[in-house]
Amino acid sequence: MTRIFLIGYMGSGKTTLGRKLAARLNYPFLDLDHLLEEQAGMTIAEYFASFGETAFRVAESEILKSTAYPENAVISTGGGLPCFFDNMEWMNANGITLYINLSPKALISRLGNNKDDRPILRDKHGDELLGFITEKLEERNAYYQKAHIVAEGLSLTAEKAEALIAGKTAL
Ligand SMILES: Nc1ncnc2c1ncn2[C@@H]1O[C@H](COP(=O)(O)OP(=O)(O)OP(=O)(O)O)[C@@H](O)[C@H]1O
Ligand SMILES: O=C(O)C1=C[C@@H](O)[C@@H](O)[C@H](O)C1
Ligand SMILES: [Mg+2]
Repeated sequence: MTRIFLIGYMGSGKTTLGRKLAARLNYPFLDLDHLLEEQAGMTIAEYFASFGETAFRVAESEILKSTAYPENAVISTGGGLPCFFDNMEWMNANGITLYINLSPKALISRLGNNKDDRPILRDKHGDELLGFITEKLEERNAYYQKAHIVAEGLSLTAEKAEALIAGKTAL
């Protein structure tokens, strides 16, 4: 049984890498943000607007722990999920965790003009955005760095991720 949890800040490429890695390993792909949207019947931005962040954190933790995962799976997680409750410990106990590590500037470049569906970043621009991500990343690194694998995000490919994971387990 191999369940691979991809973690990292918004824009680090969890969904993009997750799809490619799942295709490469021939494993099903799950994205916990998408599962939450399906179950709630609304987008994450709408969820934040209707119920607030505190309710969102409870809901995403419940989805993490109650999903019936296939035996083998690649699972992309919400950017903040590892940093609330015991979610990081739960993922480490129930699978292999891989942190996609990128600098704030690289994250901003990847987010580009697509940050409108990320409610936490939506209203921030320029230096304010850079300062916010830098500060949050410092806080969140305390959790992200608990991952089984910390991967350098800029050069990370599905092939490299597969090799890193194979080094930790017999796939
Ligand atoms: N290896 C890469 N090289 C360059 N751009 C990338 C790479 N991986 C992802 N991107 C781009 O970065 C952006 C963010 O990627 P993605 O949506 O996969 O991130 P995410 O970690 O799932 O974000 P979120 O936490 O908000 O769901 C997308 O525009 C994607 O096309
Ligand atoms: O980093 C975060 O706090 C978030 C990341 C996204 O994946 C979503 O889970 C949501 O927009 C919150
Ligand atoms: Mg994503």
